[in-house]
Amino acid sequence: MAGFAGRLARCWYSGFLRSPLQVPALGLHVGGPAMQTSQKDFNNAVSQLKLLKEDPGNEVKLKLYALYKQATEGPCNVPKPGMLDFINKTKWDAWNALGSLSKEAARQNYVDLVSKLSASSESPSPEAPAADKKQPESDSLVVTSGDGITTIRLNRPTKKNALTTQMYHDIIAALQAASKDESPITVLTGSGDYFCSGNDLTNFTSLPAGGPEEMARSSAVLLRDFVNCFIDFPKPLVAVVNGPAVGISVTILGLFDVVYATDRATFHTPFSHLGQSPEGCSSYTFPKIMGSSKAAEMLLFGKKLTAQEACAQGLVTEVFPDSTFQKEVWARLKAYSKLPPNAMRISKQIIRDREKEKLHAVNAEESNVLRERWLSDECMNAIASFLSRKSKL
Ligand SMILES: CCCCCCCCCCC/C=C/C(=O)SCCNC(=O)CCNC(=O)[C@H](O)C(C)(C)COP(=O)(O)OP(=O)(O)OC[C@H]1O[C@@H](n2cnc3c(N)ncnc32)[C@H](O)[C@@H]1OP(=O)(O)O
Repeated sequence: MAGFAGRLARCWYSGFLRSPLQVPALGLHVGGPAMQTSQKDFNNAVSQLKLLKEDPGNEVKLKLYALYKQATEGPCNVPKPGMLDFINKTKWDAWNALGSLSKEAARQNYVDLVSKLSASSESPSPEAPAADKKQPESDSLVVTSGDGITTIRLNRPTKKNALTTQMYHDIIAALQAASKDESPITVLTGSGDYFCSGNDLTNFTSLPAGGPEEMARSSAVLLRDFVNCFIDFPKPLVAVVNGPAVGISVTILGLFDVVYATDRATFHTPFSHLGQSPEGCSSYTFPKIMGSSKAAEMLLFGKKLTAQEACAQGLVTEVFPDSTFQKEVWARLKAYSKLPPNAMRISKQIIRDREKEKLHAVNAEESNVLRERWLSDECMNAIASFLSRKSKL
């Protein structure tokens, strides 16, 4: 495994870096009663930490890491990791920030912090859902039917509707069910201010037993299955793009029959920035829809299109003012859903069927290429950068 890939893999294994980190201001003891902590108290705290019921989050884990190092080894005494070694650099920064804090004071701070964490993990907080009330992952996708329309709604607004692994599976199941249900029309839309921010980049932080290669292999299979469902969907499929769209939520639009967008929407495929390559059949559909040079600007250089630009390029069917978007779009779709369903299905078949074989071949090829890309240093560095520095594209 290449150098950086190895480091990222170790970070996956440790589960250390699963969300953006910031080194917090540490409220530290520097003397007085702090000196009373014994080595035994410290060892007990180390064991107690392993019994915590809840993950304390990366900021706290980083604080604990720094205090542990200071308590056991004293002030930071190792060379600063290289700029691209994001994870070890963040850890080094946290340790180094403790300066000349004594080993005893670091021990005391460590013990205090662990005891605070243990206390709070035992007393239920009113905001935290009890274990048996834990929201299932599937709440990130809401499927409803009514007025002749089945609506598949991405429902993770706090994460800009980024697609978790579970959501890919749930969307596949929802499309399979919708292809057989009573509704003549199926819609994909998002909750909140985003349509979708694309693949959830933390999907790549849970490494399976087979390591990065196995992760890349299973991701490629999931991607191919996911896109196949859009290629094969037999009824009118409409995207109601309620806000900005990124990555795979843009590329699959080429497989929809109609795309309505609010004028707030943008369309962004930052694949090169992420060391990745196009998917969703966009390497084939985008040049067909908008011509090869406009497609290249989006897919190679990550040019972000406004809704109006995407409409001018043919990726979007129509743009609506944000203030009337929902009202106008749903009224129109309700009217369309009253059209004879078999006629709409058959018309879709005639329009799409002769392309299907080609689209399946493109999908398989794109998924294979991405499988390799996900193992590249370019891709791993980009993902680590997003996770560690909350980089914005
Ligand atoms: C082993 C099985 C694995 C299965 C995987 C299947 C593989 C299929 C993969 C197919 C290939 C797909 C490719 C893509 O889609 S590439 C595009 C990926 N997306 C991005 O690069 C977008 C990253 N996000 C951003 O740049 C910004 O968040 C964004 C511009 C979208 C919004 O910025 P803003 O400042 O308005 O908001 P925040 O950044 O504060 O975001 C709010 C919180 O949401 C989190 N977030 C947003 N997008 C993502 C994302 N894509 N992945 C993970 N997390 C995301 C963000 O971190 C914030 O979280 P916190 O509040 O906790 O900080």
